[in-house]
Amino acid sequence: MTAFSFRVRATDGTARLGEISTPRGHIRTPAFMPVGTQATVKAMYPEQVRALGADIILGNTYHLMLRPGAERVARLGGLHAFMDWPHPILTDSGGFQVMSLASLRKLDEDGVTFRSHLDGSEHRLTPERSIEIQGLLGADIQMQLDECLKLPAAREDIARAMELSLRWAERSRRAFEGQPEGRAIFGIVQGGDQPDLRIDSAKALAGMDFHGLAVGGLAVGEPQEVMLAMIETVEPHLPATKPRYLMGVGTPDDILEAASRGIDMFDCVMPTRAGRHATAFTRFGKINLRNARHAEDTRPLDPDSPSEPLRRWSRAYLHHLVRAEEMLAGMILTAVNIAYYQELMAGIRAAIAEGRLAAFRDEVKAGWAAGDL
Ligand SMILES: CO[C@@H]1O[C@H](CNc2nc3cc4c(=O)[nH]c(N)nc4cc3[nH]2)[C@@H](O)[C@H]1O
Repeated sequence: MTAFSFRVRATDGTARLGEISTPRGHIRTPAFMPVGTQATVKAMYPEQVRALGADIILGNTYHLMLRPGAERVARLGGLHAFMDWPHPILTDSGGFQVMSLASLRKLDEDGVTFRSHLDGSEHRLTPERSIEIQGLLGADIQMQLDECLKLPAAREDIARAMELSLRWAERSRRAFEGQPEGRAIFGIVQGGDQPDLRIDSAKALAGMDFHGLAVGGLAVGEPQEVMLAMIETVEPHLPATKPRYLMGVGTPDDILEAASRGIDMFDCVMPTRAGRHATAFTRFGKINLRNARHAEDTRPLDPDSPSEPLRRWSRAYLHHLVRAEEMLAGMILTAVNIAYYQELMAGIRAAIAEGRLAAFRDEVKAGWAAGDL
């Protein structure tokens, strides 16, 4: 059975070109992980997600424990069989979603009690239960349970949440013991926008036996420059031999900037959510297909794209589907956006391999700035 491993193939400044090996396949890094919260990357067939370049997708403990239930997914053969995605899956631990979706939350040293946003039923998550759920789902990469605060927040609250998350890191790591060979667990660096607390968290986690480390507590409302400053602060304290995962990030610009600063893995609802709201991400920047200017534009979104969804249909047709509120609008634009994000990741990986990431970044930003032709 293949163990979990990560190797850096090339570097360009602090940026890394790498590869994660898991029993279910390899992950080329820097990687973008489409979000498949409820056992589906919304509006896409799994084989389409794969064909457009994704090596790994996300699932979510919070959503799947509420519906259909972790034990039920296990009885049905686990998440991979359930959704027919045989490649790697990373699951988030649920803490972030409890804080952003659930109601009536009671957080204590042992865990968090909350009411389901679906039916108000009461549930409890502890580090041990979160890891048990992720194991029942069969996730290849599992996340510790943590407490993620929105920003801005008071320093003493940030410090308290960061220290609780470190104690939960230890408990999550212990609970992970005994899961099948080849699965991985990542710790999550917290500390808000406080450089010293970020460094304390990173150093403590680096000393625990995690397979990778995530930078959490970002993409929670802070300006991009604060996010980038926190990445620069923690990067020197993250083990160079382990993958770094920036949770919830982000826009194409966020990803370019964060990959340049040493991040290896990304996830964000942006491409899928925007696709359902008439927005296409392209080399020319964002295009709102609801805009009447597209009504008779026979050009495809990008005739030079390596991905079929950007070449195949006219803007006029996409505009019509959007205006007619046809399901196919969201399906095509979701595929367009996943394709564009994967094209961007492939470009970043190639640029790092050639030692020209700074030039690539300038070229891509110039394309967005030039805007739609
Ligand atoms: C920018 O898009 C909005 O913001 C969210 C993405 N931002 C984000 N930051 C995160 C931080 C954490 C964390 O610290 N810990 C754990 N366990 N999971 C996390 C998940 C995160 N997702 C999307 O939901 C979307 O609403």
